[in-house]
Amino acid sequence: MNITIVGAGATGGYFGARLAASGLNVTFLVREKRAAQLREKGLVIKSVVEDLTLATPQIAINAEDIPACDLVLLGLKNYQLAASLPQLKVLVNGGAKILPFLNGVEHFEILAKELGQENVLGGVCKIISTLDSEGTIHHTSKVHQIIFGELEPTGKEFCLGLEQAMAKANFKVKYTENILNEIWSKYAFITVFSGVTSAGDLTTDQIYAHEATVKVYRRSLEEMKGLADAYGVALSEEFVEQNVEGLPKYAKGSTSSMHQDMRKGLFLEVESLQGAAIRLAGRKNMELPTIETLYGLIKPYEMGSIG
Ligand SMILES: NC(=O)C1=CN([C@@H]2O[C@H](COP(=O)(O)OP(=O)(O)OC[C@H]3O[C@@H](n4cnc5c(N)ncnc54)[C@H](OP(=O)(O)O)[C@@H]3O)[C@@H](O)[C@H]2O)C=CC1
Ligand SMILES: CC(C)(CO)C(=O)C(=O)O
Repeated sequence: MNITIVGAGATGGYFGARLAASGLNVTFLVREKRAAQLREKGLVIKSVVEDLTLATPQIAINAEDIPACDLVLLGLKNYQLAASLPQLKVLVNGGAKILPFLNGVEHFEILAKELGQENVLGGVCKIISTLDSEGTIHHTSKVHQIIFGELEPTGKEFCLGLEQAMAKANFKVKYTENILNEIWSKYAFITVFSGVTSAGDLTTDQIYAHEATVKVYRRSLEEMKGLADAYGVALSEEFVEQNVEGLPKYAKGSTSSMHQDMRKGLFLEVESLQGAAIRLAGRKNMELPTIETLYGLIKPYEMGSIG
């Protein structure tokens, strides 16, 4: 199987390197700055599971230079998606299916509209990884899993083939017939987790220490569960309580990647998480007052420091 990774960052770079190490033909479609790093240092992963360096990863700057590609793994931030669409179109026109790992749900609609519903698969990844300024990917918890499945019945056969093709890679692979449930479950959780930590400038232990703050966390989860319901996705009955009970299980000082990005003055995915929830709720004539408050408190930081 020929795979193109679009966005060789913390997620795309990580899973792409592991797939290449398992023997698959992987090309990293990157921009100039990342290409220079990869040429100079290779693709370097420091991982709590197993370090890995691809000394000479296959790279391309233009999609036209990639001869044959069955699958594209999309590892961009949501705010980088629009600019990548022309390259994705070239790859899809060449026969590729797109498997996105972005957090959120709106990108599936954008990709389906731009590239054709039949060319887009459903996916989420579970990992905690970051890309440092030198281009090294740091994988800091033992979790490393991709979950995928078809959004259209016609995609099932391709997904089953994909599961087999990825079986030798050093990360967990799960195919599911109910990918929408995985996508929404992750989306509902991350919208709340990133929302409360970022809006409140709080770590998980700081949230858990105050009943009033746990109440905000619980209400946000309830609102997101209601939103999923409105879109025909029944999250588990335990979704809210399990996530609340999960708060004290994080190591002291734990927080979301959005909150970490906010502290560093980086761009935030607030539009595709909290903003999207408000838009989706609007389409169903629903209101999400707690999520709306979190959104309003994070929005000023969207483009980095508010200086
Ligand atoms: N990291 C994590 O632990 C997790 C992240 N996610 C989600 O995964 C998604 C990706 O996040 P993450 O991997 O952390 O992000 P990163 O910022 O680490 O990686 C994104 C990469 O995409 C590259 N890129 C951007 N635009 C293009 C383009 N047009 N063509 C080629 N490359 C491009 C960037 O390179 P450059 O700008 O230098 O060109 C960068 O290397 C997000 O939606 C995130 O929420 C989900 C679960 C866990
Ligand atoms: C919850 C976590 C750390 C891992 O999936 C994450 O995705 C995030 O904070 O953005």
